[in-house]
Amino acid sequence: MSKTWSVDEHLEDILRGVRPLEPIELQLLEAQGCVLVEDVTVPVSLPPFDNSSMDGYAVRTADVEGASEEFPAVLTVVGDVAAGSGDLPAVGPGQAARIMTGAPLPPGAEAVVPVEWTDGGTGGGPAESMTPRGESPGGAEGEVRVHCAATQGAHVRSRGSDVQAGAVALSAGTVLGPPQVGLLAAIGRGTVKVRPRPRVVVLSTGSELIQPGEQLASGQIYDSNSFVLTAAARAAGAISYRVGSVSDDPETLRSTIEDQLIRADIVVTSGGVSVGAYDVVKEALSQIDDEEGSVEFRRLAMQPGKPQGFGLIGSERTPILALPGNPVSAYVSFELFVRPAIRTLMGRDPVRRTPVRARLESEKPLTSVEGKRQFLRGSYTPPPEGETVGTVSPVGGASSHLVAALAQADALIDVPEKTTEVAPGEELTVLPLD
Ligand SMILES: Nc1nc2c(c(=O)[nH]1)N[C@H]1C(S)=C(S)[C@@H](COP(=O)(O)OP(=O)(O)OC[C@H]3O[C@@H](n4cnc5c(N)ncnc54)[C@H](O)[C@@H]3O)O[C@H]1N2
Ligand code: MOO
Repeated sequence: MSKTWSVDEHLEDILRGVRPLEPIELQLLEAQGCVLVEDVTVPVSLPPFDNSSMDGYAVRTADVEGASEEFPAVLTVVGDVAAGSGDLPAVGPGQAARIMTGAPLPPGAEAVVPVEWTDGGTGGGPAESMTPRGESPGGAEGEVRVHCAATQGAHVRSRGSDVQAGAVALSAGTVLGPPQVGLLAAIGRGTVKVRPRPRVVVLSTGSELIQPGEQLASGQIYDSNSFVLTAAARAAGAISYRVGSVSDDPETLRSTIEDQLIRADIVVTSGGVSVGAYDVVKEALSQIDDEEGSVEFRRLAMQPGKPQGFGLIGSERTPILALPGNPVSAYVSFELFVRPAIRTLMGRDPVRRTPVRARLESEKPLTSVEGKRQFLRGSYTPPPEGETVGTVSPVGGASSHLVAALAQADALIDVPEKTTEVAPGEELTVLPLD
C-alpha cells in the first residue's frame, strides 16, 4: 500500500514546486494587493509648497496681533488665491488675500485666519462661510475685519511636512493596499514594479454537473466548486479564470487543460481524484509522458480532503493541484494548499493562515478519527481584551457535503491526527478565515 502523506508533507511538496513570479511594472490600480519589489523614493516633497489648511484669509501676523471681535484688525483684501492658482498676489502690511484650502500661501503672508474668525468682508458679525466668487458684498476686494490673532504658520501646511523629497516612501516588500496606492499617486508615480497577481485557472469535473441558473434533470447537481474555488483564488489575491465543468472524459479534460496552460500560473481542478471508475482527473493526468510533466495522486491523513493530486505540467512546468470533488473537501483543500501556493507566487508573507488558540464551546465533545487530521468548520470569537484565548463552536457536522454549514462558518478547527476527542472547554488550534 502506498504511503499516506501528512498535511504538512503535502504542503511542503507543493511549496517546493512553486517560485515567486518575476516582477513586472504595473499601473497603480493593477498593482493593488501586490508586493512591491523596489524601494520607492519621493521625487518631490509633499506638500510641494506651503499651503492653506482652511478657507480664510492669508495675513501677516503683525497685522492681526491683539485682534478681537470688539477691536477687529481691518485689512485690505488684495485678491483671491484658489487651489491651483499660479499667479499669487503679494500680501503687504495691512493687507490680506482670500485663500482657499490647499491654495499656495502668497508671498508676504505668514498665517491663515479661517473665514469664521472674520466678518467675511461683509461688514457684519462673524461669517459662517465665504461669499461665493463674484458675489457682493465682500469677495476678493474691499475690506475684511479679522476677529482673532494668528501665530506664524497658523493653518499653514508647510512644504515637506508630509514627506520630504529623497525619503523612502515605501520599501521593497510592502503590500500595496489602498493607502499605499494613494501615496504612490500622491508622489506622482504612474507605475510600480511588483510581483504580479498569479493567474489561476479553475475547472471542475463531473458529468453530473450543470451551470447554476439551468434546470436540474434527474441525477444532476449544480457545479458549485468551480465558483467557490474561483472566488477563493480571487480573495487570495489571484486573477482567477473559471473554466467551468468538464465531463468525465479524459481526452476532453487533457485537451482543455492543455488549452488553458497558456494563461495559467496555477491550474486547480476539482473532482475525479478518488478510486471510482469515473475518476477522470486521475485517469487523464497520472500517466502523462515525461515531456508533459508529471502529476502524483496521493492519500493524505486528513478529513476532509483525503485524496489529492499535485504535479508540474506543460513546457513551463505549471503547478496543478487536483482537489477532491466533495464541496467541503475542495474548499478546505484550497485553504490548506492552493492559498499558500498563490501567496508564494505573489511573494506574500505569511504563506499560511495564522493559527490562533481557542476554547471549545459546545454541548458535547468533538470526536475525530484517529490517524486523520480533521478540519471541522467553526464559528470563532476572538479573546476579550486582556485575554489570549478566544472561543470556537462547531458549525455543522464533519461530512464533506455540508455546504450550507460551511457558508455559516468563519474558521476551521484543526484537530490533530492523534486526538480522538476534545471536551467542551478544552483548548484547540483554529484557523480564522476571511
Ligand atoms: N471507495 C472509496 N470511495 C471514496 C473514497 C475512498 O477512499 N474510497 N474517498 C471519498 C472521499 S474522502 C472523497 S473527498 C471523494 C473524492 O472524490 P472525487 O475527487 O473523485 O470527486 P467526485 O467523485 O468527482 O465527487 C465527489 C462528490 O462531490 C460532488 N462534486 C464533485 N464536483 C462538484 C462540483 N464541481 N460542485 C459540486 N459538487 C461536486 C460529486 O457530485 C460527488 O457527490 O471520494 C470519496 N469516495
Ligand atoms: O476526504 Mo473526503 O475529502 O473526506 O470528503
